[in-house]
Amino acid sequence: MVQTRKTVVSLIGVPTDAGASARGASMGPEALRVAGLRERLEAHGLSVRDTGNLAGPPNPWQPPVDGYRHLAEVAEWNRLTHEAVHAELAAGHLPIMLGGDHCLGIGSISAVARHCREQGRKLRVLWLDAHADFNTSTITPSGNIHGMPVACLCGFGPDELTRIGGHVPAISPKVIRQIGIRSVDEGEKRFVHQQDLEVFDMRYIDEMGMRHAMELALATLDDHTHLHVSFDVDFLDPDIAPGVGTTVPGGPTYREAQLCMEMIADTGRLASLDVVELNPAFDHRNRTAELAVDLIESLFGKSTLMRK
Ligand SMILES: NC(=[NH2+])NCCC[C@H](N)C(=O)O
Ligand SMILES: [Mn+2]
Ligand SMILES: [Mn+2]
Repeated sequence: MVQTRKTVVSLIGVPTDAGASARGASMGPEALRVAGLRERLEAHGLSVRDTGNLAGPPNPWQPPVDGYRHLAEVAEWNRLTHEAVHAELAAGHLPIMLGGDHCLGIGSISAVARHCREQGRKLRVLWLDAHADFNTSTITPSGNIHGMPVACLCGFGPDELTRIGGHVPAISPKVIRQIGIRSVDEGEKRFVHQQDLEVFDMRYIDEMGMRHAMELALATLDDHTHLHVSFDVDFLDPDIAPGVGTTVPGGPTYREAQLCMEMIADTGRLASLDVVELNPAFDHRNRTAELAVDLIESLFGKSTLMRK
């Protein structure tokens, strides 16, 4: 993020739930708007454009076929996401994707990676999630494509999803740092190890602390690094964030999550963001959306620090 001129943030609604089996993440973009995302970012001096919602296909609500649920629909959502994100980055804006289920990370991060190749910039992706999202059609227990975006980005998946940015793989596993992980399927775990993903799981955070995990996850960024954050709201402990389709107990507390966001803000490198898996059908009085907005404010530099 270049701080010399006013940062223009572009909100892109991606109301898909085709990648999940629990429906309702398609209502996420509106819940984030109702929680005041635009106004809160403007209060921090950012210039915000809401580009509205992408118009993807409806959720056909079908069982998986050959290991994938709704492959055609997920591919179409991701083609639209890729083009929208790439256009915003090319215009010098900082895109925030309002999800929508986590399948949209394929379109958004492939666009970020393409932009980095074009601009000669380094890329670091922080994947904040309870899940590794590293399944493939042969190892997935569900066929849900929101459990596969990291694998697709690394080149493991169907052509419809791996080729979206025109470069396979879109990214190397080496640019990814996963944080908060606590639910990984059996075959998926073997694949994570085989591909050598760098994972700071909850056991690591329990033992070493969020501060240490984030210091390592943010190490070796430089002035040319584009930092992308893919924030799956189920990263958070379900006690504070019940409004998601796939809750896993034992996630970061409010303060741990704030520290994570504040340390990202301190780098000054945040250049694009996905906010995904918020599911208003499971929420109480929009509190998870409000918490997500609160944490996004911290990502953009809101600080409760007394220290100057
Ligand atoms: N983005 C998410 N919430 N992913 C959940 C994935 C759950 C499980 N690992 C699956 O593949 O079905
Ligand atoms: Mn998740
Ligand atoms: Mn996820």
